[in-house]
Amino acid sequence: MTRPYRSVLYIPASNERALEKARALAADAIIFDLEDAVVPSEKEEARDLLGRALREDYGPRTRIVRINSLDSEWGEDDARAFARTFSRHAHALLVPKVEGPEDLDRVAALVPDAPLWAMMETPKGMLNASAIAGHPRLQGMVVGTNDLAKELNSRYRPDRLPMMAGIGLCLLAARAHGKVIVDGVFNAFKDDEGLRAECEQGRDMGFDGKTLIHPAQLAIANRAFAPTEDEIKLAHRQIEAFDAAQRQGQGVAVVDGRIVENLHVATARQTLARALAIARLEG
Ligand SMILES: CC(C)(COP(=O)(O)OP(=O)(O)OC[C@H]1O[C@@H](n2cnc3c(N)ncnc32)[C@H](O)[C@@H]1OP(=O)(O)O)[C@@H](O)C(=O)NCCC(=O)NCCSC(=O)C[C@H](O)C(=O)O
Ligand SMILES: [Mg+2]
Repeated sequence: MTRPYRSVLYIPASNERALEKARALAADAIIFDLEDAVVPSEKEEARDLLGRALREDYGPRTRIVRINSLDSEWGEDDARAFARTFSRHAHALLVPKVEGPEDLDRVAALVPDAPLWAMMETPKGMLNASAIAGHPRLQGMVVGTNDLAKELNSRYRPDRLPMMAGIGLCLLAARAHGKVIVDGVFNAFKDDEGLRAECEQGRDMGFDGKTLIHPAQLAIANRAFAPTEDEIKLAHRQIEAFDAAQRQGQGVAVVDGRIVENLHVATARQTLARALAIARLEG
């Protein structure tokens, strides 16, 4: 992963004020949404507005456009607009409700070059997670917990127990194929404690970051998904201890009473690479 994805903010492409405001927000990535955040009567206007907004400067933030489903009346025009103009300013196209690699093939045929991302938010899509993650054009996955809850008929629980099987399949698939994966949104955007707990849970599970719906959620996600000072210091100490052990012909070191092998060193190097990528993004 070369770019950080700690905070990935949805912006309804129909909301001119939010499009303007996002240019200065501390989001690692932005999802410009043409799908569920835009009402049917504003779909075409939102597409035009987005075309104008994308010509503005969004700095180093990764720009991703979520189109409508190709099965909807707007999806094909969204994909064609992406291929024609949005792709000059956006980094990737996000396909909603992906249920199998053939859904990505259909979009790939209309958009020849850009990296694709997949919304993982239906039971069928989650059961096909490995085939989706293995698609050659796929760069990243976004878990859609609102649609998943609807499809499962599950009730909200802070521990997200009803969703764990599906989320786990997506995480395994993304990691098996070396793809980025970010967690679903936390709807109660005024509940900082609840968001913090869900970010910590997502970080513990291995997500690269979290999708967000409101600017007030950015700082909490940026902090939760960045390596801590202690993690950075430990990574340096593990690498140094392992190098010293190797110089003495040993394959294992001990730091703070725990063994350090080459696999731990690989994780330590990843931690340092992530910290460096964040420092670069924040200038
Ligand atoms: C949730 C909101 C409707 C709340 O909006 P609002 O009432 O305007 O909030 P505030 O007055 O507190 O806003 C303060 C300022 O921040 C700007 N703002 C608000 N939201 C955003 C945003 N997302 N990006 C950028 N800027 C934003 C306001 O314009 C205010 O600015 P200022 O005038 O300077 O004070 C709203 O936050 C919102 O619409 N959020 C996004 C909702 C969305 O995108 N939903 C779809 C994706 S979620 C999903 O479905 C994922 C998946 O598919 C799944 O199934 O789970
Ligand atoms: Mg959804």
